[in-house]
Amino acid sequence: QWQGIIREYGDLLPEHLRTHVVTLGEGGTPLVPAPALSRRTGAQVFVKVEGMNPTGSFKDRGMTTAISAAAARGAKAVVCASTGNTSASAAAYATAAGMTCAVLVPDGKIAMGKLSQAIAHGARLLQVDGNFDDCLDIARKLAEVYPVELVNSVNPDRIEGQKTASFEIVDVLGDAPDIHCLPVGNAGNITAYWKGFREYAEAGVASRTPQMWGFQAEGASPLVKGYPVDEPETIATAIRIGKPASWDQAIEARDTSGGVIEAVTDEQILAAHRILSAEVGVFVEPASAAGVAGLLMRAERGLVPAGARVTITVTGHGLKDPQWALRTLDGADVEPQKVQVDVMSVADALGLV
Ligand SMILES: Cc1ncc(COP(=O)(O)O)c(/C=C/C(=O)C(=O)O)c1O
Repeated sequence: QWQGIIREYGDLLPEHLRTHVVTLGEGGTPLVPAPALSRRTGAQVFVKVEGMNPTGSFKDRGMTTAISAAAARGAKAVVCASTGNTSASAAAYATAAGMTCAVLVPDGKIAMGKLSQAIAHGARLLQVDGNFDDCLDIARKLAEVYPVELVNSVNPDRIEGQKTASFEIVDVLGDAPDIHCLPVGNAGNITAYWKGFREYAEAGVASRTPQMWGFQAEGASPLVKGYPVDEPETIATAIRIGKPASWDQAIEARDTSGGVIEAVTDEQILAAHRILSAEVGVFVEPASAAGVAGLLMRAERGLVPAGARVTITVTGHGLKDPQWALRTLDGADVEPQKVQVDVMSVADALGLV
């Protein structure tokens, strides 16, 4: 049975993470070949399905380590700011550790699936009258003054856990890919992936490191513009962040990997979201599709080398924000067809007769 990432990759993680292991079996997620994306791009494309973690997003990798470290320090309470997935994960792992959890979320901008997870796990959830960046400022100040541990990705223990996704990709592929694509919001994940790929190359497990291709939503793309965005706006609420906490590390990952950080529009994100579910078979929440949208955009510009091995992290399960599958691109609601309760009506409706 898969033992969770601290036990599976313990010798590559700091000692203090291994004394009180709190795990829900995170990690070991599928790396799915995506022929539909390979055909569209001319590359060999694989999708790392992080929605298959215990709470449905990649955040569980960093939360097992952050909460285990907090447990080792005897913490009784944790706090985080979140656009949703961090709060769902913090609430679940705090519960597993017997800790209380406070989460600060931007008012009205959290997907229903994530909200219900945080509430289900008994988190003290506060909707702050501001955006994610305001929530993070408050969470940091709270943890400085009161006996609560901050478990946002400014906490290095989070990065240590999240880097294990790179190890898994190399372990399955047999080497690092040429290119790795992923969405970028607060920029902890691109920082973590780059750290993992670099450590595996330094350890000689991988023969190379990939170019890191990060993608932000156009309305929330401070790393692309080069300055903070005060009023970030995107339907991909998970990455609706204007002041990434890991700004410098993300730029470092982009430049030392020879990669890029670019912007994709909400339309490109929703189109990629649909291609993933309709052609690959993977259902993700919109922000997760930003990496696919970016790869398709760069392929259209002839920037994807033929035959390149490309891995793409899709970061959160589609059930977190299911509304996007229930409306057409022009916003009309999808209505399930109604039929009479007899086999002929069904056969007719299915076009079988
Ligand atoms: C589905 C999904 N995809 C991509 C990102 C961006 O990762 P980072 O660049 O490491 O921030 C997030 C981030 C969410 C939060 O920041 C939070 O939950 O507070 C996410 O939930």
